[in-house]
Amino acid sequence: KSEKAVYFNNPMWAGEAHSIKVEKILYKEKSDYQEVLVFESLIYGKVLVLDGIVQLTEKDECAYQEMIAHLPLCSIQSPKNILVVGGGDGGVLREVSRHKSVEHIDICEIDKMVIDVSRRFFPELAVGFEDSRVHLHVGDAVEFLRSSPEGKYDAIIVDSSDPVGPAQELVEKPFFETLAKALRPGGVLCNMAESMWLHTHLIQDMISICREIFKGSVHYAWASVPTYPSGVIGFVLCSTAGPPVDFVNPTNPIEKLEGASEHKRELRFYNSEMHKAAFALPAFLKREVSLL
Ligand SMILES: NCCCN[C@H]1CC[C@H](N)CC1
Repeated sequence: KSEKAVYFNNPMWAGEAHSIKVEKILYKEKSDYQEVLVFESLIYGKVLVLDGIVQLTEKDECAYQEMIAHLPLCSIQSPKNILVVGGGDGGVLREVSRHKSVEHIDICEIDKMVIDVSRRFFPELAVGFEDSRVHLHVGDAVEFLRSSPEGKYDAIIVDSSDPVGPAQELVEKPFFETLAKALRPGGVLCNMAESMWLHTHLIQDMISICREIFKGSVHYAWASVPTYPSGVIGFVLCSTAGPPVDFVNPTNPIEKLEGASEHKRELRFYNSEMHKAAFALPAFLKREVSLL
């Protein structure tokens, strides 16, 4: 009888657990920051777990990685300089590199073990590191951004784990201030923003901070990711003061991305309809998160 894996038993999801049938444990070590686990599941392919929280599965990672990358990048004309905070599995890099206009991609991941484990067990994601435009910085993004030149980036993607561990400071106001400083006028930020069913307080806090700091527009979008708590994940998209950004009706449509380069696999989740639909919000969320 194979072991059943139970996750989410932590304060972010009190009273809730999600179990995935484990076929085989492939890796289990402690890094300087967290416990890193990889296992083969019955129906989701290989699964990456950090401190007991599912980060990605081979079956549904496309939804998260494609949306968190293309929602911002398809909203501005010819993005060139990109920063990815976190994202050590390489999946977001794989998606960012579909954009031919991109010339330089900085990535700042704090935990080297996540990168090494992804290269070994998730080649479909780690392929993102092979792009010659990628510059890897292993370290704390708070430090990295402190020494970042102002207005350097067209887009910043914060592909973080939950704010219960190494990613704690990535939801605090000072960090958002450094993100805004690192973006050019009319630059865009896309931040992982938890679940509309479980974390409306956290989302409200994030939206309030972003409304104060980002003088362009602030939006909330979401996607279906079955292996995340409550089966959905959200994104906060902001733009700095400057050329207006219309997140909902992308000016830089995805069609230019199809077949961007021969070794890229086809898009599995993102398209222009999903882009637009992602910003459609339920009534309770609009009320609770003053997104009217
Ligand atoms: N790069 C893989 C995804 C990392 N972000 C996830 C957001 C939601 C969390 N509960 C788990 C990690």
